[in-house]
Amino acid sequence: MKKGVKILYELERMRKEIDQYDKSLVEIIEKRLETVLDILKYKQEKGLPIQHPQREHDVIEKTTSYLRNPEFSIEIQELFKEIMRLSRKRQSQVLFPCNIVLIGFMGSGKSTVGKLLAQQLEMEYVDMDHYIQEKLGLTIEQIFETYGEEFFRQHEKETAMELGLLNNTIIVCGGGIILNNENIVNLKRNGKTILLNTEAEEIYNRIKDDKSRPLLKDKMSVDYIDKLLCQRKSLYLDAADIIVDTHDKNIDAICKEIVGTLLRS
Ligand SMILES: Nc1ncnc2c1ncn2[C@@H]1O[C@H](COP(=O)(O)OP(=O)(O)OP(=O)(O)O)[C@@H](O)[C@H]1O
Ligand SMILES: O=C(O)C1=C[C@@H](O)[C@@H](O)[C@H](O)C1
Ligand SMILES: [Mg+2]
Repeated sequence: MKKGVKILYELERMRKEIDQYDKSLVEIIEKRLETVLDILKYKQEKGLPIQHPQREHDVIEKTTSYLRNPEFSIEIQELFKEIMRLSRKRQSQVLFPCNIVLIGFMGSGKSTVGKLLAQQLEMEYVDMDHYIQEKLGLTIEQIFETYGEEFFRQHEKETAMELGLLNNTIIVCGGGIILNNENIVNLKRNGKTILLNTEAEEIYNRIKDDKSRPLLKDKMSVDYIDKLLCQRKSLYLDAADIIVDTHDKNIDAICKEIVGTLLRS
């Protein structure tokens, strides 16, 4: 046999070997995903917590210890992190097929909570203010300054209509989303609204040094925040499917409360 033909033959043989391993991997991963969904169903029936960060840590340790050649530890760790990320994503698609819509006053923590929730649940994430900023190529401050509040509210309304059509997404709203009930109707079509409830003093302490909110520009004080909050309070409460009090709670505790309440609802 010529040398070139022999090399091709060897390569073909090794590729066939890889194809066999891939086939076995797919069979095993399919079984693993099916079992993940069985566990999810079981946990739901028994009311057990869905997330178990320690378990993920244990799986990485255990799977790495099965290696005969420790040289591949990094690859196994990364592979299992990805497998577990995809399992979490699949679980959240089953648990939260609709959207989780965060509402609340400026500084109530919608963006911060939304990002962590999206990461924990492996859900898509859209921040309405950022979406509008990107679409118009301007900051919220520039939009208010150049075109006025009405123009911003019109874009907010169109965005609520558009994002309301999504699935399995964390939607973080602007603080004024409740000013037009049509926005809430559109967002609730395929979503549960979660109100992050916060008092004026706490809001002030969180955002007093941030100059990016046009409605609070040159008016940053506990009294002014309280006044605006009182004007909007009933709109927030009416729009909320679930209310989470954020007082003295850290972001992780707020995320846990949201997930727990949604699962029981
Ligand atoms: N539960 C909390 N405890 C302590 N700090 C918090 C909490 N939630 C948010 N913060 C802090 O408050 C600030 C404002 O939070 P964030 O930007 O998430 O609010 P927001 O609701 O998205 O506001 P906006 O409507 O203006 O976009 C951030 O610095 C954030 O780290
Ligand atoms: O509460 C509001 O009316 C606003 C809140 C922000 O998220 C931005 O949407 C904008 O600054 C207006
Ligand atoms: Mg925000």
